Amino acid sequence: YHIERYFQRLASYVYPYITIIFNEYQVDDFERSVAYMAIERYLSAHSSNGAKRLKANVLRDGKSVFLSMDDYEEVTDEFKGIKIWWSSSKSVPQQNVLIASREDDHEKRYFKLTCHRKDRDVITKLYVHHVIDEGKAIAAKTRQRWLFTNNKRNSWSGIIFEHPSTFDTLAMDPQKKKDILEDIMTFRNSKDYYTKVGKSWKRGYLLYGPPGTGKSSMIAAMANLLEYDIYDLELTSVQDNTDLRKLLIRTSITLSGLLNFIDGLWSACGSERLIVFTTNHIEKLDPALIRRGRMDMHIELSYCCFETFKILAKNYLDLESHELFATIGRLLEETSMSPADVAENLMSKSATRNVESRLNNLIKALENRKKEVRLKVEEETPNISQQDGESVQESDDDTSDAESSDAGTSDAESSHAESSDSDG
Ligand SMILES: Nc1ncnc2c1ncn2[C@@H]1O[C@H](COP(=O)(O)OP(=O)(O)OP(=O)(O)O)[C@@H](O)[C@H]1O
Repeated sequence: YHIERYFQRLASYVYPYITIIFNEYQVDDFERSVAYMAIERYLSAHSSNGAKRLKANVLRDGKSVFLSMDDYEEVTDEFKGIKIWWSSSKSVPQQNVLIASREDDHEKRYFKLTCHRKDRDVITKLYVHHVIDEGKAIAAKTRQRWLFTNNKRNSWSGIIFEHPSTFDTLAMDPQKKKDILEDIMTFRNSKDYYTKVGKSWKRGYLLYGPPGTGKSSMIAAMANLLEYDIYDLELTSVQDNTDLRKLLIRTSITLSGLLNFIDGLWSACGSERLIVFTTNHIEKLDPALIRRGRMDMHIELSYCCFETFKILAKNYLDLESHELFATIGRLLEETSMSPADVAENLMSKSATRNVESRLNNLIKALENRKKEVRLKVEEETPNISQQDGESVQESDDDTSDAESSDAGTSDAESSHAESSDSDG
């Protein structure tokens, strides 16, 4: 025993290093090891540039590539002042083995970490976790994301999700936006807290507001921020769900059927999920459906106000101020227009139109909208029309030089309303 200890001590004196092997495949596992893939990404981002021979890994979408070190390359890393050596190797199958086991019949790649024996604790307790967490985060950032929708056969079909909406491009009250962002970031960083209090790591938002106010854009912005996939479940098309089908045949979806369904949705989710419900008609929803616990935050997206307009002007015209802003601000207070329709009016239909003509386009659309609403009210209440005849005339004069440019807007609005005026 003493002699053995003596040789061990001598060996560690001569070679004071330890090595840790991370295999690409665990024994009996057909999936690549999560740790191996994370290390590959980590080294690719941090140290692989130092390698002489690199390997190109083309991602599933075929558009992006990341470089990792080739077999038998070696790179170094540093953590809290400690030096770490990484090498990539593979063990080649033995040709003379006649009956090979699964583990022996193909090349096995692995990463080898080498560090000084005295740093063992820091490396095993901190560094390895740091590498794997960071590698996973890098992979999540570059992975292709998906938008799934439920189809008639009650299964999911997916397309690649690429939506440009972000919280920067989202036009809404800045304070409200800040509150939502804070809530999402708190949720994102609260995994340990949710585990500690024994709650599942999920959060529910209810987005409500008229068509074209940015509900879908906000969901896309959330998914982009959190790097999530989206599962878009149209409740009106879940007839294939056995429970719901029964309810649907008898009546429309009953409240209790919907509640069961939503609760089922919550409990079916494993971890880290945001569930977002959208509706154009919050007033038609039963309070039980939207009580806290099912939906943690209620977010109203409303017609375009001046603050919202300023964000759209920045997005679409790259404009922070203009003398016509004051007129637009006043008109937005006097009439309602969705951000979708404001955006539509700001977008140039011909590339030659300058900023001023686009702003004027919007002003005319807003004036026409105001006039339409006024005429509608007057039609419904003839007395007001008689009393107010003079001022109506005035208003007509005001807009008499308006081009017919609002026609497109009205069409856009009515088609938008027709196509999307349904509860999500
Ligand atoms: N708040 C907003 N900020 C930025 N863009 C917006 C906003 N609202 C609408 N838009 C623009 O209008 C388009 C339509 O809006 P969006 O689909 O997000 O509205 P919605 O509220 O989901 O409508 P619906 O109730 O009809 O589903 C978006 O693609 C975007 O270009």
